[in-house]
Amino acid sequence: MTSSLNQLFTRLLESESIFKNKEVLRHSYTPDVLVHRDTQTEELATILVSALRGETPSNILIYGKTGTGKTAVTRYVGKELENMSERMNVKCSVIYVNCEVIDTQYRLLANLARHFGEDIPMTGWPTDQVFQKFKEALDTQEQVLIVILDEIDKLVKKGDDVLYNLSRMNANLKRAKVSIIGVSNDLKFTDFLDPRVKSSLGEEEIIYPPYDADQIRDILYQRAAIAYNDNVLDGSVIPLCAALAAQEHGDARRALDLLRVSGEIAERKEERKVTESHVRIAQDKIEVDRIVEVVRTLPTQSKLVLFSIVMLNLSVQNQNQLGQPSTITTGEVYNIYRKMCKSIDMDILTQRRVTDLMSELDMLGIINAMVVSKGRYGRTKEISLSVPVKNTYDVLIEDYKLNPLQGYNVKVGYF
Ligand SMILES: Nc1ncnc2c1ncn2[C@@H]1O[C@H](COP(=O)(O)OP(=O)(O)OP(=O)(O)O)[C@@H](O)[C@H]1O
Repeated sequence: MTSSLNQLFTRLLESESIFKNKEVLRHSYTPDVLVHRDTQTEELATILVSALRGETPSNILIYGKTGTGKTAVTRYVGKELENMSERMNVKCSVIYVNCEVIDTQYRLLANLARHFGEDIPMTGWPTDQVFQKFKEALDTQEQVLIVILDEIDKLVKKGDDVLYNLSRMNANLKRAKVSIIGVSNDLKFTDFLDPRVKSSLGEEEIIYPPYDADQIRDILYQRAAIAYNDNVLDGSVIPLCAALAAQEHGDARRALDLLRVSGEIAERKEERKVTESHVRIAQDKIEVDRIVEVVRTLPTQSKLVLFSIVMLNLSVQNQNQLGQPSTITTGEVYNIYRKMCKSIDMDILTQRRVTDLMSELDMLGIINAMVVSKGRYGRTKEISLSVPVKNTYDVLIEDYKLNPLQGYNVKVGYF
């Protein structure tokens, strides 16, 4: 066994990789050249240049759909600003914080304070005290601090006190100056902010438009040249990845994922060239992975509603095969849902609430609910699954609360 495994490793290692440097296709990589983002780069640089004069740059909010280059541009400009400030001997630091990871006021302030050498415990201090420490440490010398809060909406969900304090901080600083760049793909997140925080944070606003297929193609060509060995990509691969990603609101991240996963699939099949068919397989795989992740993180009640739809779907498939065409309605979903709740001892929600949960599943793209008229019987919704039934079933049944429902018979309502 061991020797055959050794042979396999040796063979895999010896077969020439199609990748030159796969890491540059990962999300964490920031390219040195950002194509088709000159306007946004210059706009940001024009606002931040004040820092090099020792003045406070305006606070900025940057919006745009996912994968439109917000993070890449902001980090790139931040890095160049720091480099320039070093050359000019002006004290300026840029701190990047991903608020999906650092998602509480305490952790954010502790993170900032630590950057200036303060030793703050992971938890335990009053938040005010952490803020005070950060303020003191920052104000020991003349300097400009720019804090990039990426995915700032995640932080706001837990209250906006910290943003309020940060955005007013300059009034209490003697030597240092602070400015904030908030980055978000949620255009509406400021609706939940205190109006004072909202106006202070949004002194400047920059909107990132989605990329079109040609622009994504350029991004991919540039990245592929460093990621792949020469001549391993079939001519149609990049245009196809770009076209598919452009359909998804011009998401460059999705395009890069497609390019990487296509290569991984080709490599796994021990093929020397990446072709259109690998891209198609990659597209399905990424979609299934996305759905699996969304389904896995649903609340239990939503999972149960979805499970009812999955089971009805399987039953309908059988009926259709027997030549008895059938559809799924909200009423049927609720019936099965109730029976399932009883059999696993879960609270039964009202039909209204279950209908709301179905609307949420519809919004997530997991199901499709279409209103149909039933003549004098009024209107109902016909439900269909927008995701592969087998994968969805497998993820749902992994949940220990739903696991006892394995083998449930929809038709008769018991096992
Ligand atoms: N103009 C560009 N040139 C080269 N690479 C780019 C460009 N725009 C985006 N990318 C790449 O696409 C990926 C996604 O970009 P980025 O993370 O900046 O998007 P985003 O708008 O911040 O998305 P999200 O809102 O989901 O965080 C990154 O790998 C980034 O390097």
